Amino acid sequence: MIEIENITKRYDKQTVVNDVSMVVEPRTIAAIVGTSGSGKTTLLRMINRLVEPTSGTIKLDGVDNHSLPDYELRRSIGYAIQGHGLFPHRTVAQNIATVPLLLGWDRERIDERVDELLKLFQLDPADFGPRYPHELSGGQQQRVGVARALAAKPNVLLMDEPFGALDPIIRTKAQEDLLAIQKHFGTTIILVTHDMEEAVHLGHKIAVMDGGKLVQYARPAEILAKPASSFVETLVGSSERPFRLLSLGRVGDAVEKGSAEGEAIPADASQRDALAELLWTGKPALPVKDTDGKALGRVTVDGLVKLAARPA
Ligand SMILES: Nc1ncnc2c1ncn2[C@@H]1O[C@H](COP(=O)(O)OP(=O)(O)OP(=O)(O)O)[C@@H](O)[C@H]1O
Repeated sequence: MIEIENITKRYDKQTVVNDVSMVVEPRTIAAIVGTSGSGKTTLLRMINRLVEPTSGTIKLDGVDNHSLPDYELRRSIGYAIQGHGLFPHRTVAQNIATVPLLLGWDRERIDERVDELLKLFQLDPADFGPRYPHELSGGQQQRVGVARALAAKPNVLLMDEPFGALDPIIRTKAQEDLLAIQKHFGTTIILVTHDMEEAVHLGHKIAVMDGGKLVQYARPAEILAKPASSFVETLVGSSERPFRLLSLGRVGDAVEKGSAEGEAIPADASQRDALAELLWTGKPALPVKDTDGKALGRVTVDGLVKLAARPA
């Protein structure tokens, strides 16, 4: 759990983070969004003390982050940034092993961990472990950056625009990887992003920053349905709202009784994807199947349109 209490950062007369309080529950992802210069990175960096606050406290699992030396704190918190920051003269395996080595893990445990993480990120350890960062694609470097941040099994992972430089297809893949890994390890994650789509997709909660202030902190559905101010409404993008709402729901929750012709949609697909498929095929309904291929019923355009409307 991360508890941020009345945290403020001032540079001379400029207040860049202004009395922010928020709690990130264990094993959840909080996405921080906001305009450029709104204080997102500064807030994130006060958690691992790359930036010292002017006032306020931050507790990690109940412990004040000033109760131990900053280098020790940083070894216990994963940190992944845009551009991944890999050491160019160290191999992929050596990069991932950085923090476990500092923590004094034995060789065997480190090798096991490196292999485990590379496999988890779908990089063959024998092939990729000995390579240098410049021998990888941007997307692969990105995955190694996140693997390195996770190497010492941190309870907390801070991510600053980690997928910013990736093309849309690789970005989607990296997001799915992150969700899978977050479930697997139960890591608590704070993710800074410019991309509202990404925030809605990944965040259990979304924190909206404006001019150093936290203007709303709520679940994605609530941010979409009840933006706290016109600023949040603009950020959410009013023309995108119904589609973003649908992207939060699964087809399994929109199943209706009855049958339909055509290729079945999996129950775990998003409602947004189902609507896209319905519109594209020009059909009013399509069958829905579960992961075992069992027929569950159908999903209809009319049903989805109702779900995309502003919640009461
Ligand atoms: N070391 C510093 N000294 C003085 N001002 C700083 C310093 N670091 C950040 N700032 C200022 O603090 C404000 C917030 O910066 P920050 O990087 O936290 O914003 P951000 O929301 O992450 O922006 P972006 O989305 O553009 O990365 C900016 O106006 C920035 O110029």
